[in-house]
Amino acid sequence: MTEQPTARDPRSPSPSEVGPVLTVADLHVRYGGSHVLQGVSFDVPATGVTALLGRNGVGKTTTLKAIIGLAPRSGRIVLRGKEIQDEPTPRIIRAGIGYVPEDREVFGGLTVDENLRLVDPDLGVDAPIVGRLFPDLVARGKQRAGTLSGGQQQMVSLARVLLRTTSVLLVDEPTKGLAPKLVTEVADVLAEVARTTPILLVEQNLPLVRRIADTVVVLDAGQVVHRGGAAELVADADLTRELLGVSMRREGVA
Ligand SMILES: Nc1ncnc2c1ncn2[C@@H]1O[C@H](COP(=O)(O)OP(=O)(O)OP(=O)(O)O)[C@@H](O)[C@H]1O
Repeated sequence: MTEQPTARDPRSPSPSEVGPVLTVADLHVRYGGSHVLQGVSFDVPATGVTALLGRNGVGKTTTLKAIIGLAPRSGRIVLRGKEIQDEPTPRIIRAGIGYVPEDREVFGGLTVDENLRLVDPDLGVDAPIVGRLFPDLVARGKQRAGTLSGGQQQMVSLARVLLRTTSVLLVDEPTKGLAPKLVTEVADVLAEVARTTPILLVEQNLPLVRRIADTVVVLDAGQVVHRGGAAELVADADLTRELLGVSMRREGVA
């Protein structure tokens, strides 16, 4: 007898009943005399995209770096119920946090395939997830990564992280400096990735946030000043101006 698709098993928890994949509690970062994060606390839900927003220089990148141990910090960081704040960065990454930094950090002298084989020596561009999400990279497997466009390098950086099994992805301004068409492509990939892996996304492009983010966390003056739904925030021009100093940007995603 073939199994019919059924409604959700009533014994299994709904997404809203599942705890957060990541909890940041009372996070402080000091650079010399500058107290950049002053007790930042928020949860990243186990599904979808959480956008981390705030004005320039408010500490968004620092928050991501602090989570993976690349900024000097105190506070509690809990990944799937396990405290990780005392672990060194390689262990935090092995524990399941993927990090895509703002500057992409591809190896320009290596081919696309070689960049991916640094993580998956057996498959590189032949890995199924690369074929599914990044068909253009498969076609460009032999091209040196340094000759790719910014958007294509972003794809290499994302693909490299996705070759590892991750519980949550931290992605820092993936569309910065990209042409609108490439912004749309990167947004499509992130939306697809978020179907299976929760993402904490630093992003300044509000149309993109509205399109792919479910929840938002807004930083100001070293603290979280707003948490809520992404659509609600972006729809509220007064609130976005008050919190971010801007309302909806012109350069958008289709
Ligand atoms: N390594 C460092 N040493 C000293 N100060 C730093 C260092 N890294 C960041 N800062 C400072 O910490 C503050 C927060 O920087 P951060 O890059 O986290 O902000 P951001 O919100 O990501 O900014 P943007 O939106 O402009 O990218 C800034 O004032 C920055 O100058």
